[in-house]
Amino acid sequence: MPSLEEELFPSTPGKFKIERSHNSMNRQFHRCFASTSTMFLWALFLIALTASYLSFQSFVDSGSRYFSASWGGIQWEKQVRASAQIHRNNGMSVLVTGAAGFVGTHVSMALRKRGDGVVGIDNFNSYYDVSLKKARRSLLAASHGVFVVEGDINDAKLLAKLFDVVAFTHVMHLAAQAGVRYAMENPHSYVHSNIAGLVTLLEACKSANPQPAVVWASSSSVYGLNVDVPFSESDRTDQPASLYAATKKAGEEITHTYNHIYGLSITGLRFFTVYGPWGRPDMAYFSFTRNILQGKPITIYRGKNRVDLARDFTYIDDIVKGCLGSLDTSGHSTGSGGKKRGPAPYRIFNLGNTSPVTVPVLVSILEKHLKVKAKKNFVDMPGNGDVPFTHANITLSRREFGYKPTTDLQTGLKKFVKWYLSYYGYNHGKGKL
Ligand SMILES: O=C(O)[C@H]1O[C@H](OP(=O)(O)OP(=O)(O)OC[C@H]2O[C@@H](n3ccc(=O)[nH]c3=O)[C@H](O)[C@@H]2O)[C@H](O)[C@@H](O)[C@H]1O
Repeated sequence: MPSLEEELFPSTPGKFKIERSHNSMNRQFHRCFASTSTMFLWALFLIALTASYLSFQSFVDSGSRYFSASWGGIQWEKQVRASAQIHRNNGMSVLVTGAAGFVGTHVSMALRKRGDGVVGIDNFNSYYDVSLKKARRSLLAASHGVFVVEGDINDAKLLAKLFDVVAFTHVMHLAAQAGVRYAMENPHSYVHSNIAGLVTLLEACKSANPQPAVVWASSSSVYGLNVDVPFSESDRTDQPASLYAATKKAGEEITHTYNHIYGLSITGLRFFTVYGPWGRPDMAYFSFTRNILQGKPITIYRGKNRVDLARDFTYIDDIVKGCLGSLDTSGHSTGSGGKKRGPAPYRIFNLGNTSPVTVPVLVSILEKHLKVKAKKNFVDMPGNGDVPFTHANITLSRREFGYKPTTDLQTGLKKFVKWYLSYYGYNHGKGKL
């Protein structure tokens, strides 16, 4: 007696014994019925196949809709073109990735102010308070007429469309997964943005005609565990202390290959702990401010033998000058149709402040500006990717485009605190972050 399972799902055709107990007429009928039912089954099979193909297509479509949800259409193209419009002689049209980010917003504003065309792209991810990113976008749109496309740099179709609509002369690539310590929590987000996203962007740049010159944000963290200070561009960068640093270092190698093979002009900027108004809430100066105002304790890491950690904190306006100087001196990409026609510039520069300050001193400056005492907890630096100190040698960037930082930490933090209080109000930012 066959089991129910065998009847329903015969394991071999031989087990399907429908004719066995019938006479020849029945057999004829059955043959006929069998062929009809076979056809019927085939038809069913084809319908099922078509249905699954259609549902697969709609799945694929909805996948690309995920990327393209908020772009496309005549109106959208008009906005992109208007935003890319150049308003000065010999100006540039710049695609700024990460335009709703801290540095991206400031660079976009500065470019726009001097008459360059700017189109932003940002995925508005939730690594930190999305409303802050949206406020930056509003600032760009309302006071500067800069349009920020909502989209991901991993979306090759979107990038191709943007290059189709505008012949960008430059790309300022600032979109990234930032943060040194968060890399232990969410390593793949670093690979997604800093590696995969970078490659997708470079593919679009290499295929664009004309090819843009690319300036992008590397990081001081590539110096990793180096001990000789100040850090110079020619120093070794093969001892990263965090995955964040490793992805930035990888970015430097990846961009080199695109320069070598396709003739893309590349400039990598190693930013040193950038701070200022409209900054990133995940960074120490920002979160310390919030906690101090809310009466919450702050944790101050200390290095080996209780040595204070130090950073070459660099004010945003100085970084913006460095970005614009890099764009202005980037030279041209030489490729077209995806082929290199000659050598193109490949450059790397430190953009730091050249005067490191310890974290406890940073806190004391904040206390002074906020007029509130911090509740400090000193703890040993956990092995979470931090490095004990950073210090930039800026000889190269000074020589190449006159980079000269002019804002010390006292002055820069005063401006930051003023902005913080005006943005979050005097309720100490409660509930806003
Ligand atoms: O130059 C860069 O390339 C990087 O700069 C920035 O990284 P960092 O220099 O690590 O800045 P940030 O987090 O503000 O910590 C500052 C100091 O405060 C200490 N720190 C931090 C947090 C805390 O709770 N306590 C503490 O003592 C901490 O140990 C450190 O000594 C960017 O975030 C990063 O995206 C990248 O751009």
